[in-house]
Amino acid sequence: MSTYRPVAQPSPVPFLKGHGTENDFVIIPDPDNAVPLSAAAVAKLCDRRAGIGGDGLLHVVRSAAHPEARSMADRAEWFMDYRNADGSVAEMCGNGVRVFARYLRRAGLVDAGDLAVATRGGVKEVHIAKSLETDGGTADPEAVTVRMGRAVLPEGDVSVVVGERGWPARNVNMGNPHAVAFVDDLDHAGNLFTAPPVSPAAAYPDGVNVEFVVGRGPRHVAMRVHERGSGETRSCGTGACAVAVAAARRDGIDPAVTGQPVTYTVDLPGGRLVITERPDGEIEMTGPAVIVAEGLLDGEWAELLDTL
Ligand SMILES: N[C@@H](CCC[C@H](N)C(=O)O)C(=O)O
Repeated sequence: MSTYRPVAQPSPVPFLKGHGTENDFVIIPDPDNAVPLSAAAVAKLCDRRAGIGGDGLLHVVRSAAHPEARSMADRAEWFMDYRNADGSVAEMCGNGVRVFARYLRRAGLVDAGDLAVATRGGVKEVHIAKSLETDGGTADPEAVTVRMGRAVLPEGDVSVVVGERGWPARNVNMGNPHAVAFVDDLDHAGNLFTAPPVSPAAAYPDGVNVEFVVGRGPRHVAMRVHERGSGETRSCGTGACAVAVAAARRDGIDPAVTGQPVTYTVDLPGGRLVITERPDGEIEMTGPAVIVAEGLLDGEWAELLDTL
């Protein structure tokens, strides 16, 4: 008589999908850092046809459970282990950290109001708007604000090329690297299917996010972005901050000199972000952060993550 032995099935892995100004993310809640997420697994999950689809992935881990975040655990309980769509790791994601905070709130893991999130770019202070009633009747209930830290503007000329055209660009580091080029028309950036070459390459040893900007009015700009590791996206929070700082300097405004904060409105294909730079250099970004779906990766996928 044959003995039936059930084959152990891998447990389904929970996921969510969210976006901030249409910069969209797969979210994998994994407090104990137990889900194997190789670069290949992340790329498969972010694939828009064969996977869930996203510009990147937010791996939600307790800081104490992640070797890269343990040193921040006393200041921030949760670590945003951010990955680009191609599986590469990035220091920081401005829209991602706002969506990350929205997830924590929705899951009941934090209260609305202020919280700290650990990232590879350091601990970021985030403010989740409370309801319209409790936030003085003025807050957008979808809005999340993040203190992004200070921009670093490395010396040296850089330039960006698309087809026959080239532009001087501003090198701005927001924890991750950016090249900001002011153009006459956002269509001049072309289709952005591939990364626009930036030179000198030595200015960006780890690759670069490239922003194209046009003026829309006083302290108001519009931009497109090609993201390192993700391609053209409909929004980039760190990119919008880099653009706001580059635009302010181009307009002759430096809050460290004037002693006054300056606010820029940045329009992106996926929505609007509002960026304030303070006299101490601290940059604050506000915009919507939304969770749109949640589900389970089925058993085969869960098994696949182990093998990739
Ligand atoms: N979309 C993000 C930036 C994500 C990281 C970037 N692609 C990089 O590699 O630096 C944002 O909202 O900031």
